[in-house]
Amino acid sequence: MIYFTLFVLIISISFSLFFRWTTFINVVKQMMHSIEDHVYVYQLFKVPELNENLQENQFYRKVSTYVNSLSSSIEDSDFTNLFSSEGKDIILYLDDNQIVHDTFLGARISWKYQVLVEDDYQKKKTFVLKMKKRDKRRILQSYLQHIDTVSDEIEERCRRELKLFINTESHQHRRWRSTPLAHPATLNTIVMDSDLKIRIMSDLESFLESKEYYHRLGRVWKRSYLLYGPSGTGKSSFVAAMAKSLNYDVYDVDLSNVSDDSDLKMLLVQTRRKSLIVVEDLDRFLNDSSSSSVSLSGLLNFMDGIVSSCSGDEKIMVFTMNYKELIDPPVLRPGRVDVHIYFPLCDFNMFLTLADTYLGVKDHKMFPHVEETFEITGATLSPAEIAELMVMNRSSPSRAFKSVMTALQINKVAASSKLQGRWIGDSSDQSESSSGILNWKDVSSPAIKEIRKFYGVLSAKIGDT
Ligand SMILES: Nc1ncnc2c1ncn2[C@@H]1O[C@H](COP(=O)(O)OP(=O)(O)OP(=O)(O)O)[C@@H](O)[C@H]1O
Ligand SMILES: [Mg+2]
Repeated sequence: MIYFTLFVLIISISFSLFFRWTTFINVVKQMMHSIEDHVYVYQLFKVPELNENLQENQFYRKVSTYVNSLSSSIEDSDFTNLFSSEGKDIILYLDDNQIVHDTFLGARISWKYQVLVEDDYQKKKTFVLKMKKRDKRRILQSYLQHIDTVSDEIEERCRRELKLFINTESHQHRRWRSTPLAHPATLNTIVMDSDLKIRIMSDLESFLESKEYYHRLGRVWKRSYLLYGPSGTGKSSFVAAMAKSLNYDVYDVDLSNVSDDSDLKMLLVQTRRKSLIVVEDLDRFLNDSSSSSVSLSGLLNFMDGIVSSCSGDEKIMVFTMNYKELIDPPVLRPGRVDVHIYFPLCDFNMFLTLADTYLGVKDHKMFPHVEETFEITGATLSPAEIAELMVMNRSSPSRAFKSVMTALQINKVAASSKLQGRWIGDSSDQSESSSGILNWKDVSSPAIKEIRKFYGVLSAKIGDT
């Protein structure tokens, strides 16, 4: 063996006349390693991505994070994937069948990434750890602990970029696909009662600190929130704002993409810690069960979070709907849904906050008129509708406020004339909106004439002030 090693070294040295010094060193290293491979007895450990129940192997994720952080070793592999996202550095990812080396407490370790494509075209991904048998007893436990710690630190750093997970077609093993959570809403940009905002966030915080308490009571460590209210009142925006405030990912469950009750359970099991599990427009499913293949009892079990309880991690669920009046009360009973939060249409106070946020106007001579209009008409516009009028008229706050008052009046007249239609901020109907005025479902109606008359009077009144 020694003669063989010497022979190889001599050959290598002569080749070094033709290679650059660094290349020469690498070649020698590789040779030494392959010689070592023949001399020592190795032990292999497989870390598959999914277990036999097709659940995500949490340790695989940690290994993947850890191995892909060994960038200098990845650079040395024959094939490397290079990725970047907007404004970010280029990241290296190990390719199929490539090996990276690591050292720990003086022991040399290698990782191989393997991807097998099965008959049904599903990819079976595995990391294979290789270490000398004689090192195993000395370092294995502490090396695995090291991977756990390092990957946690990396994930914590990466958590700054939150993810939105969406469930894919049910025939795929890996059901969740992620994309960066790009929703711009934050708790500061959501216009709602500030006390309510604070109460919700402190409820969440106290829940997250209560692991022991739930455990003692024998309850699943879970808290569910129902956000309900008319369309465009900020429910979906609030979900994004909650996630950002907690630094949690969002799992958005699309019930129409779930094949049956066990598929729904599987989706829940495959969610990770520190995430919000969200079902939007729950009322649509409850009012029209044909919109999904999930049964009502499957959905109730999902809401109760029983399957997730085996992980012992916290679960925060958020459901949104427009109207809860027609929902069967047991579906929303305490324990199943813990906190009900109503998102109302926009009143004068919310209007003031929107004017500040969207137009930068804190005070305006028209505000008393707007307030008076709100008093007469009540709140009939959603924050989304008012926000849209402000965006359309952002170059002229006066025009924006007039548009809001006119829209409120239209809805008031429509209600008193028992008309079907109401003013809606539908940007697809550009009939009048391009001039920053209004959209109206029934433009030929007598109510509109009445509004125009009112609008003329109002303009004159404002002009006088
Ligand atoms: N309370 C609010 N504060 C600030 N902006 C709001 C608010 N409500 C709505 N908006 C604006 O309207 C848009 C639509 O809001 P969002 O999608 O959150 O409403 P929603 O209640 O989820 O409606 P839907 O019931 O139709 O799903 C948001 O992007 C945001 O710009
Ligand atoms: Mg929504």
